[in-house]
Amino acid sequence: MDLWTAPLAGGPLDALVDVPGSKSLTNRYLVLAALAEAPGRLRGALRSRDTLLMAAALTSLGARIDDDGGDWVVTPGPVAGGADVDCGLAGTVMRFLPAVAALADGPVRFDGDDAARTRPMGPVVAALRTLGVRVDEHGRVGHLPFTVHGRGSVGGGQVDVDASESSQFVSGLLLAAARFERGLTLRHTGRTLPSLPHIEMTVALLREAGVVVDDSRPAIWQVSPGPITGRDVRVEPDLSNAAPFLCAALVAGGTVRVPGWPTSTTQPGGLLPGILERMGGSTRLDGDVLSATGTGRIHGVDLDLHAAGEVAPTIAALATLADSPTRLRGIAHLRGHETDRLAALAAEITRLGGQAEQTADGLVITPRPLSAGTWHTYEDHRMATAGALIGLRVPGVEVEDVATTAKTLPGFVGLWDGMLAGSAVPV
Ligand SMILES: O=C(O)C1=C[C@@H](OP(=O)(O)O)[C@@H](O)[C@H](O)C1
Ligand SMILES: C=C(OP(=O)(O)O)C(=O)O
Repeated sequence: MDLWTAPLAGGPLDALVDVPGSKSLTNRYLVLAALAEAPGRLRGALRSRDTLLMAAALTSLGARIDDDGGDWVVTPGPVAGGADVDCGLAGTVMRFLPAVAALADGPVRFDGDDAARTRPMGPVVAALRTLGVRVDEHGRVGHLPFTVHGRGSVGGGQVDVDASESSQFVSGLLLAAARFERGLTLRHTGRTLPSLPHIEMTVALLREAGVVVDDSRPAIWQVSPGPITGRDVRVEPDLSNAAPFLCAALVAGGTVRVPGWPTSTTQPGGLLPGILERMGGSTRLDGDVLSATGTGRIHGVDLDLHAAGEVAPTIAALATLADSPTRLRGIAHLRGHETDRLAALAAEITRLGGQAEQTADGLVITPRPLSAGTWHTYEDHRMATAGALIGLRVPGVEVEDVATTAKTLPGFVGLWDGMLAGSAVPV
């Protein structure tokens, strides 16, 4: 397996980092555009493994997606059966497309990477069956691979879903629900609900596309049947992918700026400025440029990250370099992400000489002097960027398979090197 020696920061940073488009927004816009009544255009769409898999899957399901000077132009078509959907390791593909496939005029088979076959899918399968859709499972119950037998239409109605393992179970059903004959009323029945901002993102994008959504009751979403408008949209930068760069300013000192930062957003990365301030950084928004400034001194925090689990690996890496312990809570669902992220973080931090223990719903990280070693990444893009962050301060951190960052950020190494090269340039 390839090892990449994470570069050390030579001194305080002074860099502007242009972060590509959001995975979550790109893949939602793609699904909605493919189900719309007229063509749509995505500007600033992310091109990464997860979004290319989504585009390929929607194409095989009958949409046409053309590149027009860097924009994606999506021409919807009738949802076609007979497709084989490769989900890779993308939660958005495996959780968003089964409800789309239910609208197809024939069977659609879903599978993905070996690691994808361990990610929870049971609530998606159960919900489709409740809605009268036949799903044949081919492996372990509640997991990929399976076949959705579309019959050209879905009646819709009411469904209960336990989304405590992933908000994507809710988002996936809501995204297709306006195309169900009676729409959908979805009630979440589990005790916890992770990543609420991602569900709010789904609701916001549906409404922007003209769909009526009632979310006035807690943990119940009602989508009325109706057309989805084909639109011309611009994708915000991926704020979760901005996280390691902004955190770099706290590790190395200096300032990192990210342009295109939205004034309001449903991305969970919108919570980052507040988190970085609690950990010893300062942030400011000048126009659309978010700056994070650090001194190299980082403080431990007690943080509930259930709304923004996506940034937990990055925050955990930062916490290893702090001046006091950190407790991360509310993130039991990270055990079903690209890998069991709680186990992976605890193992890799410990391997470098640090101290990290798993709790029932998170991690406790006690800073210790860290030393050189291999940082395993478990095919997880955010494990790779977490290793890079620690390597800014700890010499000899060898990040395994840094190419796994291509899941959401193919240019990661170039951007990271550019950030460090820009560190001497006065702005
Ligand atoms: O809907 C989305 O785009 C996402 C929802 C979240 O999933 P979970 O609720 O499974 O954490 C998040 O972690 C993932 O990266 C993207
Ligand atoms: C959990 C993540 O991805 P996915 O969309 O595959 O669930 C992530 O990007 O942190």
